[in-house]
Amino acid sequence: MTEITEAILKKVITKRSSDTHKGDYGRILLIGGSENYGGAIIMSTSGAVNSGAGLTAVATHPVNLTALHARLPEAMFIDWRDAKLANLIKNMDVVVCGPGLGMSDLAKQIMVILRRCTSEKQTVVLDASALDLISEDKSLLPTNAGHLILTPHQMEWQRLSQIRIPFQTDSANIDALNQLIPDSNAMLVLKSNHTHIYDGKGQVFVNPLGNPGMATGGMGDTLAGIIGGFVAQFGPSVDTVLAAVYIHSLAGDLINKDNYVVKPTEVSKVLPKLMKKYSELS
Ligand SMILES: NC(=O)C1=CN([C@@H]2O[C@H](COP(=O)(O)OP(=O)(O)OC[C@H]3O[C@@H](n4cnc5c(N)ncnc54)[C@H](O)[C@@H]3O)[C@@H](O)[C@H]2O)[C@@H](O)CC1
Ligand SMILES: Nc1ncnc2c1ncn2[C@@H]1O[C@H](COP(=O)(O)OP(=O)(O)O)[C@@H](O)[C@H]1O
Ligand SMILES: [Mg+2]
Repeated sequence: MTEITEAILKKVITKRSSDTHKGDYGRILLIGGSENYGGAIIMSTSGAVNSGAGLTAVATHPVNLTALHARLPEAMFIDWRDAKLANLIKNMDVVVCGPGLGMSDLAKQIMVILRRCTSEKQTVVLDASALDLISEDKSLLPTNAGHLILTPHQMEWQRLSQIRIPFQTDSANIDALNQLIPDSNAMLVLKSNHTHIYDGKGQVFVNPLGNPGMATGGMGDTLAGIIGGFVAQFGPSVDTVLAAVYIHSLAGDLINKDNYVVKPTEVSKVLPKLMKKYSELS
């Protein structure tokens, strides 16, 4: 097992060259946010925008539109019932699906559309309700995506893998990931107080950072958005995912130095400054 270090940020976060535009930093779509969980998709979108995705769109319940635009006018919006969702998915580099998605029939239908519309060139990040829906019906896995990144917490992984939390050892998790998604480019980010990342090829990485102040609803939604934002601009490598996990916890630790509680929205806020610092060290 390899511990992630600060060096990953210097490696992954590069300086932007002058001759670039938003099209060079990836198109990302975030799908989630039911009537009750609008905050989840807003926090996830904040992670994506603040970590530098070039173009960000959100498919959510329309009740979330005003709040979304009040917080993040950078994000485009589509009603998740809109028939244009299928084409939008096809035009994305990265899709993050699940934060606040819920377990409704509509949520299932959206997962079916996602599966049908994703292709080899795309990365799909699956979090929260998307993982719970897949636990109930494995055929919802969007296996056509070139890269799949699963970001369960331990309870979601228990539902998905059938491995109870105390038995979630690295070797059991590697086997379960291979069984769930054989012969594919799937990575597993298994979130806990020391998140483990499995690259799908047998390597395991551990995140040494993070703190209990981060045990606040929305922290994982934010991470899913950051992973999406990083993949959109730096590409779908294992290093990119490691850097996203590391910077999320580094931000949390910085805030925790003088705050008992670490708010997910504050984590997103400090990202642009942190990324600037590491881009200059690259
Ligand atoms: N503001 C919002 O709208 C929020 C919406 N959320 C959404 O709510 C839905 C349900 O997600 P939840 O995660 O709350 O529900 P779950 O029922 O999947 O998991 C929560 C429970 O799992 C247990 N657990 C065990 N180990 C854990 C670990 N390492 N990390 C976290 N939990 C662990 C805890 O008892 C915890 O209460 C998702 O769609 C999610 O995106 C949450 O993300 C919270 C914030
Ligand atoms: N005690 C802790 N120490 C370190 N990191 C933590 C701790 N508690 C939570 N986190 C981090 O916060 C995030 C929580 O994710 P998740 O449970 O999916 O949150 P939510 O669904 O509410 O957004 C994970 O990245 C996890 O590693
Ligand atoms: Mg979560």
